Amino acid sequence: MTLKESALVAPDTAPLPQPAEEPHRATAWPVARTTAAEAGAAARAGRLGQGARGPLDVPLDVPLGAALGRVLAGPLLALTDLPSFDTSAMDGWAVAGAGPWTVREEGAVLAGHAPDAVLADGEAVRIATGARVPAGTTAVIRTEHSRTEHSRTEPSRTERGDGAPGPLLYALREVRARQDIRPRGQECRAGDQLLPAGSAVTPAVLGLAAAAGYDALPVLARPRVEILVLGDELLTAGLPHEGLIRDALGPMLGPWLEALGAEVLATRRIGDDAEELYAAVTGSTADLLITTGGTAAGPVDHLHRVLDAAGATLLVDGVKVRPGHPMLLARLSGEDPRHLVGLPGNPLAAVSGLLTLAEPLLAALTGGAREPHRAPGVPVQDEVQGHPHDTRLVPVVRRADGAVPLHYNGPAMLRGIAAADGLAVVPPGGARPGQALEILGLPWPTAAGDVPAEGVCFT
Ligand SMILES: Nc1nc2c(c(=O)[nH]1)N[C@H]1C(S)=C(S)[C@@H](COP(=O)(O)OP(=O)(O)OC[C@H]3O[C@@H](n4cnc5c(N)ncnc54)[C@H](O)[C@@H]3O)O[C@H]1N2
Ligand code: MOO
Repeated sequence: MTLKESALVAPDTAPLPQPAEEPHRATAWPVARTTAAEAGAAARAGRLGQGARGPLDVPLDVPLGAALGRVLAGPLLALTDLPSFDTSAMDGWAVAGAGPWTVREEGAVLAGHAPDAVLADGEAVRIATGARVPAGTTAVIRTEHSRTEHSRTEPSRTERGDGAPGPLLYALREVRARQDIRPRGQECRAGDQLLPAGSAVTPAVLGLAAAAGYDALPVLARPRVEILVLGDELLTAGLPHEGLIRDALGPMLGPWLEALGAEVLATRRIGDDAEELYAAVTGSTADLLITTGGTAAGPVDHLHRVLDAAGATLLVDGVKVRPGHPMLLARLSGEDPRHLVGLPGNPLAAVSGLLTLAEPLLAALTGGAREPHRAPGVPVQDEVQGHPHDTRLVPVVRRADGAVPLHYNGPAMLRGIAAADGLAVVPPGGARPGQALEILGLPWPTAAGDVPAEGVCFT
């Protein structure tokens, strides 16, 4: 069915129906976040409650090289003892019993080799860090704590096969039993839990998993997201000209959503064409559709009418937050629980919508595996002007003595957020210097640098 054929649009009516006339019922900012989280939790429960395990609950085995940033579907259990054999912790000598020791003439025991030699009491053999210690070894002596000497005083102990006296090894320090030997299983035994389910796969986790014997890791499926970038005025390359501007959201949203744990199926550009938007919304199978632009009341802002025609239910229709107040959240019709977050077209307003609605929804869809990044109670260094009735989200940089609000925080500007490491949640009425504010973190590390200019910019 096309948009025009849908029951909500009269056939042969050229202009699309206008939005309802009733006053805008914007949701308070904290309530909007809770609603988004509840929608994600309900979608997850609905999926999992259908008897068959839903796709988000089925662990996937992903090769180590592709697992970075994913979330472990189950506990990481060691597949082997670590170390898996008694290992020399130092370059030096494996010795048996009390010294001085007769040096065995066969070559050094190297890492990666399995020594056949069994050390008899009073014998020593050269050994490398990481090598498996020969059976009979009672200690390892570091090279720098040892001395070898050709002695004729003890021919019976040092005589080699050719009758020539062999070297004797002396320790320069007291030798403790088992010193510098990493015993098998020191770090873990096979079957030990190394990390709990739900842990994020970091570079260190990849290293641990490899050491513990894994080639692939069982990870959670990611919520599948499709991004629809609306607007005839958008260029994908080159400089702005003749009223056309660069699409700033297409390049930004995919990586941002991936950093929040989503699998981005596609970023599609759609003109200001309600039919095309309707087909994209009703034809998508993504768990979450993100649209940009078209949320307000302009002549080509079709999103509300398209959602209405598609039988969607608006859960949030406008939020008392600046920037970004026209953002919306809808539950799409159909058997599978799917949602749409409508981000406003102004770029910082879109970021506001992403953190207000998409982040909590995605966090809940993954069963809390990725909680939104938040820091409560960070003092703000300067006064921050507030909106009289709405919450403000203001880009800040964190410094040892508090959060510094950044200039270039207007709804159409990305200059502030690109230099920021969080967004301060400024209550209606504003904040005094030193007042503790919640900071919404960004899902990447930030570089320290000069604090860009501060200031206020509402429009
Ligand atoms: N009469 C009213 N007009 C507007 C209202 C309102 O309440 N009443 N709200 C304003 C606010 S606040 C916002 S935010 C925007 C929201 O607009 P839309 O979501 O409908 O978005 P567009 O009109 O399509 O675009 C707005 C603005 O953003 C630019 N844009 C859009 N997409 C991109 C992109 N991918 N990359 C860069 N820039 C983009 C677009 O060119 C416009 O300049 O509405 C206000 N108006
Ligand atoms: O919400 Mo809009 O972002 O203020 O311009």
